Amino acid sequence: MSPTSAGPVVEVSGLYKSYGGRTVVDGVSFTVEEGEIFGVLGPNGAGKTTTVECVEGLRTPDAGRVRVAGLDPVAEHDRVTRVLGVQLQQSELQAKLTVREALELYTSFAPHPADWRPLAERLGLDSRLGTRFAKLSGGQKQRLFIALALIGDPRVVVLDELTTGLDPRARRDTWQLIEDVRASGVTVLLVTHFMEEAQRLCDRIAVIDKGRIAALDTPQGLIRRSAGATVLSFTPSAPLDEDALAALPGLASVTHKDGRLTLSGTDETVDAVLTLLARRRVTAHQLRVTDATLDDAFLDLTETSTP
Ligand SMILES: Nc1ncnc2c1ncn2[C@@H]1O[C@H](COP(=O)(O)OP(=O)(O)OP(=O)(O)O)[C@@H](O)[C@H]1O
Repeated sequence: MSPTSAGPVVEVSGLYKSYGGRTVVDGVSFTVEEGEIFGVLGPNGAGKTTTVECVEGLRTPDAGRVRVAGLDPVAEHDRVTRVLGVQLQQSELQAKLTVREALELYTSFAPHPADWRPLAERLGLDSRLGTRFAKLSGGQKQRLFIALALIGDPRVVVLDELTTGLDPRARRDTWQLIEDVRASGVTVLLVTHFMEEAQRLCDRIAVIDKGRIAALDTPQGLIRRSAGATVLSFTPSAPLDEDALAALPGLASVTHKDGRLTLSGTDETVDAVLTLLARRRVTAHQLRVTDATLDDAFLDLTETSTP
């Protein structure tokens, strides 16, 4: 198969990987379409990095099939590195290397490098070319990692926990850069455990929990299918009985914490709760009605499989 053939850019099918007899990737399958930002989301130790390292050809699967642009990342590693850009880990760059030296060095490794100058300008690194890696801020380091991942002019780039450790502003700036990368035609495979990041950036998300795909959908689809679309929370002036709550139409979940009730469901659920409160003459203190977020869906999806 040619590396430019149509179809998904990344295919993972029935992937298994164990370390010392412990299965950490347990039958994972997904495909990433050209031009997507595809998220791999999951709690610590879920198997996210192992999965994308199999995509990068850095780990050999025990079983299953992985293809990047139709190529086998292990058997055809050299050809895969021409279409796949990989984000370096912090430890892989020498502290004394300047931004310019890093860009030139990685250009020399790439068979078909992009011109690093416009790339550096686009990523806001042009004023930092003489700065040593160790002297860059967290956000600048991440921008350099994105630049280095893009230097080989890849079709798909893998970004793993790119915004971990960044302050909220630098994180938002990095999100904008990721959107720009996609707008320039590069497919993005994004590993994250930040819900807000996944919800804001990803077209589709695979939620991985304990080595398995717990759900795969658009962010809105994940929210709809698990937590319900609306979340209602309040502190009732008197307890409400469980049977009355369980009978609410469209109810997806109920939690009690420190006297506060949080219910998720549909608009119909909200109407029914308000009617129930009026009928029981119960006052709802600090009543809040919000749209469900990916956070709610994530907890729901990953909690259900907790032993
Ligand atoms: N080389 C290795 N040898 C043994 N165990 C490993 C190795 N690499 C990863 N693991 C274990 O495999 C499990 C999955 O790790 P992985 O890094 O894929 O998870 P993750 O979802 O990326 O987690 P995190 O969000 O914490 O990075 C973890 O329990 C981890 O300790």
